[in-house]
Amino acid sequence: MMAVRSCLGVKFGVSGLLSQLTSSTRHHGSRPCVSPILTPQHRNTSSSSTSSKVKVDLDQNTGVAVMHMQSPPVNSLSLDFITELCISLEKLEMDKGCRGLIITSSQPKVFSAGLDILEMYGKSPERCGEFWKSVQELWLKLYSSNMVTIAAVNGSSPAGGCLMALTCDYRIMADNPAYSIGLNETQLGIVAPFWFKDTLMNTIGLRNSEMALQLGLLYKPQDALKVGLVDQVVPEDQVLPAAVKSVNKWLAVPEHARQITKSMMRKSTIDRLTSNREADIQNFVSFITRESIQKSLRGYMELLKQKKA
Ligand SMILES: CCCCC/C=C\CCCC/C=C/C(=O)SCCNC(=O)CCNC(=O)[C@H](O)C(C)(C)COP(=O)(O)OP(=O)(O)OC[C@H]1O[C@@H](n2cnc3c(N)ncnc32)[C@H](O)[C@@H]1OP(=O)(O)O
Repeated sequence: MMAVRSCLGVKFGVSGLLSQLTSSTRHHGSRPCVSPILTPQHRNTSSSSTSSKVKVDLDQNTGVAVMHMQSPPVNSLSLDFITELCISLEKLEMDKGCRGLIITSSQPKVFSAGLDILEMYGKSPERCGEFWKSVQELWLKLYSSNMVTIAAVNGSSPAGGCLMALTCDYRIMADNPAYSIGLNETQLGIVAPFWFKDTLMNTIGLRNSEMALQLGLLYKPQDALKVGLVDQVVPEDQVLPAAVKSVNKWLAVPEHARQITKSMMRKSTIDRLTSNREADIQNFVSFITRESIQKSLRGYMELLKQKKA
């Protein structure tokens, strides 16, 4: 958030902007430009950091980090997992050597199963509030990131998993009809809040969002591509290479110009949540703790178990 605020806070006229943009050929935003000429000490420099649920590989030559979500079995977004994701994102955002981020999954067949249903079922209002605050935090960090962000969607990505992908600048999905992506909340008897809806609408437009949200649609990769929910569909083993190719394309754009444009496009959506965070938490807590909603969630969890049996 700090980064976006400072970015939006930059006040300059056209000539100032031009000089900023010109200087971005030397300095990309507040981050130093990575020299294309590799000196011996720059060759093959990479670092890796692993917390229990998030592994980050940063290639210091290219300034691109790959964040692997590894919270078995299905990367469902629990409070602990979200906290680890937020800490990793914060570190990368502060790291001047990191300019691009690819988010992917280490779990087979699933990018992320969305919010952890167990965090919303049978929990105290206080705990639900804490959980929802962390969901807001993750969304804010991702949606306002100064980095180029690419979702390498290598498996199914319902609800909160789809939202995570939607926060990125570009989405590449594996061409496997067994996978699906979408905001399917209504199918669980719950409602995607306004900032989920806004993020979707910003991507696929009003009419498609109306249908997607009311029907709780989960799209197969080729259908997701048609509707604009993902930007590219590639063979499964090409998801990561395609993401690397894309991130380099985005990083070739002068960084100041790209970052300011991104902020400009997303600012009103971000402001809507930042100015309503507490009310949004209260809304969530009072909605999710209703007996009827708890009943829907219980039924849905039973369905998931039955599917396995
Ligand atoms: C009007 C004001 C409104 C205010 C706001 C109010 C409301 C709140 C809105 C909340 C927004 C919610 C967003 C969400 O993200 S809700 C979560 C939605 N997620 C799903 O629907 C996904 C459910 N899962 C699946 O469809 C599948 O698991 C799969 C991801 C496609 C993977 O399939 P598969 O590989 O076959 O794995 P299994 O189904 O066998 O699952 C393995 C175990 O994982 C458990 N699981 C799955 N998903 C979740 C989850 N999201 N949370 C917790 N646990 C999950 C599953 O039960 C299996 O457990 P088991 O091994 O113990 O049986």
